[in-house]
Amino acid sequence: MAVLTVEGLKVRYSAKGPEILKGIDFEVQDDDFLAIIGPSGAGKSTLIRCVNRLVEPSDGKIVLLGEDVCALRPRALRNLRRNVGMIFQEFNLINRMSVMDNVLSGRLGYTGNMRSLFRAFPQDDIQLALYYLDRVGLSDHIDKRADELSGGQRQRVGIARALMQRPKLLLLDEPTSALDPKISREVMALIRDIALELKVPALCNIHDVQLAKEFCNRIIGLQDGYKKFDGATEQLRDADLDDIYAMEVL
Ligand SMILES: Nc1ncnc2c1ncn2[C@@H]1O[C@H](COP(=O)(O)OP(=O)(O)OP(=O)(O)O)[C@@H](O)[C@H]1O
Repeated sequence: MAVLTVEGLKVRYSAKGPEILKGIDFEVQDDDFLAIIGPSGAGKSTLIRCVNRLVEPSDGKIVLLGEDVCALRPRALRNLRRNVGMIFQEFNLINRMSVMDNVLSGRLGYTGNMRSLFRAFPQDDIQLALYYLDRVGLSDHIDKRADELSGGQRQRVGIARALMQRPKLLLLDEPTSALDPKISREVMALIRDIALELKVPALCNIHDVQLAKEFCNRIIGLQDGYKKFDGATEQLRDADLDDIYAMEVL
């Protein structure tokens, strides 16, 4: 079943600026771990950010969990965003706060005065945070400040925080590009395994083709705002990659 359907998606960041996405169609099924690959500037991050309207589309239709995303009014959009867990390249943690508090902040969605609320989390949320901290391998670090952790550990906090939303879709925006190759692999394996356990589909912007092929079941290739490939990972041939990356200037 499709969790997300995107049709004819176009984006311009300003009225007179260039068209960044030029009519993209695709679906995310409920068991997909779908990679978006393509050269720098192809529009991968823009595409991910349109799904929950962090970037406003200029044309096209996005249906997420049965809702027409572009038609939603602010309150309904906030509610929908709570169903979408995001994991970012730079982790987006609050450095001065503890690991536990960073994870609990996942319950707050996108608004709210975190400091004043920290002591008011229901016991269920605290139990859930402890569970996910254990699941991502950080049980021994819950009281540390976020900035005392390594990059890989920080991304594990980011994963646990996203899971606290009990998401129905995960959006991953270059989740490993700040990490070394070995840790990148561990983090991708962790995200894939948890997504499978929780039966949450994921849409992942990733420039490392090798990682995409290793961990994702489907791949979309973008080039200069156009979709060049959309298929099962095992269907991706070297010729497709040559096509997707044909315009990359090294
Ligand atoms: N906020 C913005 N305002 C104006 N232009 C933007 C903005 N964000 C991105 N762009 C432009 O949109 C194009 C696509 O950027 P985007 O970050 O989506 O590509 P990408 O494929 O994710 O690239 P990379 O792999 O380098 O992160 C680029 O030309 C970029 O300069």
